[in-house]
Amino acid sequence: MEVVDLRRSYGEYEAVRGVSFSIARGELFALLGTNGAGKTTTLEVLEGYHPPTSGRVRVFGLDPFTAGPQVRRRTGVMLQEGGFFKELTVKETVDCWRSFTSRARPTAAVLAEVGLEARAGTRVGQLSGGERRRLDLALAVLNEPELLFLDEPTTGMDPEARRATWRLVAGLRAAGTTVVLTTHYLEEAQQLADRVAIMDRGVIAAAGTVAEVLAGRGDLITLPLPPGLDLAALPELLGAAPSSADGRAVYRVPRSAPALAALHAWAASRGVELDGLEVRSGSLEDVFLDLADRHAPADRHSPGEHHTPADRHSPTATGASR
Ligand SMILES: Nc1ncnc2c1ncn2[C@@H]1O[C@H](COP(=O)(O)OP(=O)(O)OP(=O)(O)O)[C@@H](O)[C@H]1O
Repeated sequence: MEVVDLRRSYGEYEAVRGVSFSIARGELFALLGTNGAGKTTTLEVLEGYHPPTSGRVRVFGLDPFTAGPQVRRRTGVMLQEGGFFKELTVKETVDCWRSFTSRARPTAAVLAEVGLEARAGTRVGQLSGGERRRLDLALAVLNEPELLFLDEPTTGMDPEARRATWRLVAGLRAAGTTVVLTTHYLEEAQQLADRVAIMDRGVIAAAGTVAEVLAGRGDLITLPLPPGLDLAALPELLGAAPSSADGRAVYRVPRSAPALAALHAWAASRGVELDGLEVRSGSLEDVFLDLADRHAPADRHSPGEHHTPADRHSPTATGASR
């Protein structure tokens, strides 16, 4: 898949403003971004639902808009919101889709794969949100696609179903399926993706492997201010002075081990207790928060807060791994 300087406008509003990337066969590529960044718009152009306003998009070497049927035959799509007939059962829904699909796999096998075999006789209208996402996934993988688009596939799933979906997606990828994923769960991208691109306001703000995107971000050490001490009394660690967030001192350091050794030596020499010390690696969450901060009033976020973009729009979201 190749995307060169893709632009897509809705009337006057340019939602995607010059995006370029390529995805190799068998790769799992995650498109991440803030709300309204242009991920779904980009995906819909790649899926052939809309032509680009300008720029070039090729999927299997074909233009997905003009060569829609040829591309779609080899593609599975899990949209953000699938349209189902609520009165049909789960099995009837899959059977119905099988009748439209060439090379469709058996219904029972697909339902087992997404963990819905026990719900085969349940009407779709009675499924939970997470179960409906699993049914969406079943339909997307029905034809053993070479290329699979997953738009926020695990939204609404409980942690166990989410992990089961990750195993399924990882298995498809291991079997050679190319996967394009959008997600608000940064842990999902960290777990699954070979490469990520982070979109912000219509452009790609950062891209590469997770390790490349995180390179140079260092580690975070936080601790409550020890009793009787203010921030100025704390030492620099590897040349980094602490900042303050919610009554905690926060250090961003290149490597945590020598910084911690220096901090413990300082504390021991002064008889200071370091209760509540926390250490974590840089994460995609930090990259997001930095992006959000670029557009936000200066005091809205401090490094000690740990809200993922998912937290901001979903009360059930889990944060990135620490
Ligand atoms: N059909 C449309 N008409 C007008 N504007 C639209 C349309 N679809 C999307 N937009 C706007 O384009 C921008 C990008 O939307 P898009 O859905 O691509 O973002 P997204 O990154 O998928 O967001 P989210 O994470 O919130 O789903 C948003 O500002 C949105 O309001």
